[in-house]
Amino acid sequence: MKELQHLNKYFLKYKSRLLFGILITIIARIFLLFTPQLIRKSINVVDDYRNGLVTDMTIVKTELFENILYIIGAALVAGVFTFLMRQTIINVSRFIEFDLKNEIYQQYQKLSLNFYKKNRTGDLMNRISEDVGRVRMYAGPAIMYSINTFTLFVIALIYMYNQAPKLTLYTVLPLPILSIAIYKLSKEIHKRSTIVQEYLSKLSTFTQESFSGVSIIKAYGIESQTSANFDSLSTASKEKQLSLVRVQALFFPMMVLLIGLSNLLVIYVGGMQYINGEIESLGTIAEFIIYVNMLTWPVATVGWVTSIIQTAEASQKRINDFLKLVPEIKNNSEAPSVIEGHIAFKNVSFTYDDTNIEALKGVSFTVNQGETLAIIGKTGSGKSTILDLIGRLYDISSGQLFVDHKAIDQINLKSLRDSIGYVPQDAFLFSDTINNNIKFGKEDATNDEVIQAAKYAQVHDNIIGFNQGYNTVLGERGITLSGGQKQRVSIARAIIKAPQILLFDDCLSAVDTETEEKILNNLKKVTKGKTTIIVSHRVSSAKNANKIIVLDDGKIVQHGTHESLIQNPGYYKDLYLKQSSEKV
Ligand SMILES: Nc1ncnc2c1ncn2[C@@H]1O[C@H](COP(=O)(O)OP(=O)(O)OP(=O)(O)O)[C@@H](O)[C@H]1O
Repeated sequence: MKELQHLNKYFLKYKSRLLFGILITIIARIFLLFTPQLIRKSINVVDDYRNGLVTDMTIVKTELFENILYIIGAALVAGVFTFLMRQTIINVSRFIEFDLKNEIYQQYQKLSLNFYKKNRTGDLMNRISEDVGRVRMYAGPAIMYSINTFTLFVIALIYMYNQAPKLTLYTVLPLPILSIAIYKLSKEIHKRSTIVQEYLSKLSTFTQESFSGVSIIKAYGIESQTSANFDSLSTASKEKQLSLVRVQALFFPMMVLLIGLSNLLVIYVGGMQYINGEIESLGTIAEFIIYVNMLTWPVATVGWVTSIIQTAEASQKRINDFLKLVPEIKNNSEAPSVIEGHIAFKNVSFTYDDTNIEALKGVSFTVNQGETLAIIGKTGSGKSTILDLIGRLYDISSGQLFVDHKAIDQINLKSLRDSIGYVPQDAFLFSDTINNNIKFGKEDATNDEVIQAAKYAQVHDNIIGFNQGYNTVLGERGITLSGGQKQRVSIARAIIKAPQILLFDDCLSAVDTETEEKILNNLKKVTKGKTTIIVSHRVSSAKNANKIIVLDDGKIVQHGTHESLIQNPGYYKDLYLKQSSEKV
């Protein structure tokens, strides 16, 4: 129960609803327990008439009529209160589920990239959906059934004990067995349903991948192999389902068997006691039979609830493991600041802690506010890493990184990120309209601004060529853009934000050189006064920059301007000569 203590703050938040729910549960049970007593009284009055203790038929009829009315009344009141009980306690569990999901989501947002690399997406999704769902079972049904069982049991036992103490003992004797049996069964059901869930998610991952990779499957002609893999996976899944169903099928027969046993015991022991004169009336036996039936389900739930709590505890532990994580990238300054865009790397080194790859080794350079820096270098030389460090997606391992002459980790994180427009290497677009994808950079942008940004990114003509224009939906439900179109929409998204620092990570690689030229010319207009860093494999993207650095294996091996670099032998000149000859 230690892990579940995390929920206490939510129980406190909803304490009045919860207390109201508990009160209602108690009232509902009290009314429910009137019925057995009224039935006993009804049977007794009939018995008394038959034995000649009551001779007036009208007295019998009146009492029976009154009892029937009371039974209906009590059932109605109990029904209404049971409805309210669910409306309060189960609702509270839904509120807690909502709060917990939000809490986890907020935490996910705070955690750094490293966290996402260490944990699989499926696992993150599971904790926010499946695990929260299991915890909800504790916050709602488990609590409701526990109160229900406790109240019913205590009140019923008092009534029963007052009527017939010995019979009470025999009646409740089989109930713990029922409880233990249900507990064992619930655990087994849970174990098997977890396996079923695992197989279901394997199946859905498999189908999702084969749909996304359908072009590869068809191109390689491996449909039959894929079908065979699917077949074996779904057969295994079916077998797990069947094994779950087998155990589930035991649940109700077992309950019926144990209820039957208890009933037999009441009739036998009660009958003997009636014959011996230990019990005054037949009505008591009828009353006890109803109690047994009433108590069976609540007692069975003790076993069920125990297994729910154990499962919830395990799920909450998995959730707490993530909630307890401290984000690696911390905001060390509450005061927002205006970023001007001066960037200085001083002997910066950086090692990715998961792979231990030292991506940057003692890198130093400066970009003044409003300048453009181009970074050229072989693949894997550390170019993207530089951009990631400027956006503080990672913190440097050693050296110093200054923005506006201030250590980057001492700048308000939101201000820093607000001032950056980043176009990643793999353009990511949401399954939404093109308009909204561009607006993502500036939510309150007008349509004119969106169009202007798209024009600067040289993608406007493509967009208006689609039937729905800017309202064209992208992604799974919509159309697929070409690699170059995606890159340009992604550039428009950065441009519309008009940030002080623009980071372009090889984002023109999929456009032809003519379009590249046009975009670069447009960028000159939009990036006026802004600090711009362009990562590229092409000299054409770098040549107009104020400064160019050439990276090799995490180190700066050349730096200068286009003019100076083409004068000196080295990677840049070789690249320039190679790419110039390709153009010809
Ligand atoms: N997220 C990461 N986790 C671990 N190692 C990484 C990560 N990203 C990059 N690396 C490693 O760091 C080194 C530098 O990578 P980086 O992406 O900065 O190079 P790059 O110059 O941008 O390459 P490319 O031109 O192919 O995009 C590479 O060896 C790469 O394998």
